[in-house]
Amino acid sequence: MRKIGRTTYHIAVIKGDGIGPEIVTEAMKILHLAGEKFGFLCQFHEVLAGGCAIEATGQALPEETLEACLASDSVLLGAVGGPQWDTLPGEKRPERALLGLRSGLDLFTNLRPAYLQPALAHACPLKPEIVGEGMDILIVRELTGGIYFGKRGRTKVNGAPAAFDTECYSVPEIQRICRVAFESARKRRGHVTSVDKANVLESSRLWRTVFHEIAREYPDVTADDMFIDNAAMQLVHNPAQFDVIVTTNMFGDILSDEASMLTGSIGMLPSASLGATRLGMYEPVHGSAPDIAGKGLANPLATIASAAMMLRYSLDQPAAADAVDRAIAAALADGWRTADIADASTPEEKILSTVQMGEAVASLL
Ligand SMILES: NC(=O)c1ccc[n+]([C@@H]2O[C@H](COP(=O)([O-])OP(=O)(O)OC[C@H]3O[C@@H](n4cnc5c(N)ncnc54)[C@H](O)[C@@H]3O)[C@@H](O)[C@H]2O)c1
Ligand SMILES: CC(C)[C@H](C(=O)O)[C@@H](O)C(=O)O
Ligand SMILES: [Mg+2]
Repeated sequence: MRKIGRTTYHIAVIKGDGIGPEIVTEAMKILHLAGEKFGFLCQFHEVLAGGCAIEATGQALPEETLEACLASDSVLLGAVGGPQWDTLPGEKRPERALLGLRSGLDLFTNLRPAYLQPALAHACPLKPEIVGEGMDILIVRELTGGIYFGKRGRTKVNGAPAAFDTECYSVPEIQRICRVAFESARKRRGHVTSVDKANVLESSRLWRTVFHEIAREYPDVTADDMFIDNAAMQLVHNPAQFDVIVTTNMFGDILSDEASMLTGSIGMLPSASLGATRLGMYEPVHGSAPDIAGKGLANPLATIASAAMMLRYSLDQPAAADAVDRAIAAALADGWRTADIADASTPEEKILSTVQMGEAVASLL
């Protein structure tokens, strides 16, 4: 699939629903521009998943979408879901397409870096003395196991309708995600906190045991554990105590939305979903934001930062990734804001639409 001369990357693009098309379009422009500057070509292949796929094909995750993703160097995704599809049964909901993509591509690792840009200190809801020197946490979320993928169903309990979901983790599943966390910590500040609910859940008891076994392979990294309820509190009480957090699928989902607000907005948090190969899927942590869709209000920075993660982890273009990250920081340092990260002191002319923020980053790349 590679061209002689200029390297060509094949990128499957799933714009999805709600604000998905708006934010992904900006990230595609940045990838294209990064290619021009750094001498590679991104060839985009648009495919459908989510609510728009249901409308077009009757299926949230058409087979050709999964095949196109598997045949690509990487996948860029906006977001899926929306109130139009809320009445569908669980297994038909657009969000299940995401789970199908994650498991179908075997992307068991989800990196969610929560980094407070210095220019956004005003947008962090914590007191300056709590944030101190800044906030830089990497959440390593297990992505293809746990309660999201356990047995679930409807049943009856004492004759009354009931429903259940099951959390199950195998030792190898825990081992591999813990290793990712320790390897990541080695490149950062050398500290991993495992977050679980081992005082109640059997799956968490196993998780904690395996985490500490893996920790012995990394004597140079500090390893500790914390219960999820305490971790949720500690994250807003003293975020500086965390470096890498490794946790289960559902706890990671919840903690990352919480962490996003410490970076100013959910519109700032990127993610990389990775497996054992170079193929990865890159998407913002937020959803399809139906309340602001089509209004040009969405912050595209989480998606653009996800594209930078793609350049780093799937396309092996670290210089281009650094350049995109620097352009994001520069746009913010210059005072450019989308509405979600503006405050009362932001001059009106500095409040940008989705497209304008994309252009601001592009102009600084
Ligand atoms: N990865 C995904 O595809 C993904 C992730 C989360 C939620 N969802 C789906 O998205 C739909 C809406 O979910 P929700 O409302 O709970 O969460 P959401 O993240 O879409 O929105 C929560 C709030 O954050 C705001 N917001 C989100 N992204 C923003 C951005 N880039 N810029 C500015 N503001 C932003 C929204 O306007 C809203 O007020 C649901 O169908 C949900 O299942 C999809
Ligand atoms: C939409 C939903 C399935 C998804 C998840 O829970 O993983 C989302 O919340 C996320 O954080 O990517
Ligand atoms: Mg989520």
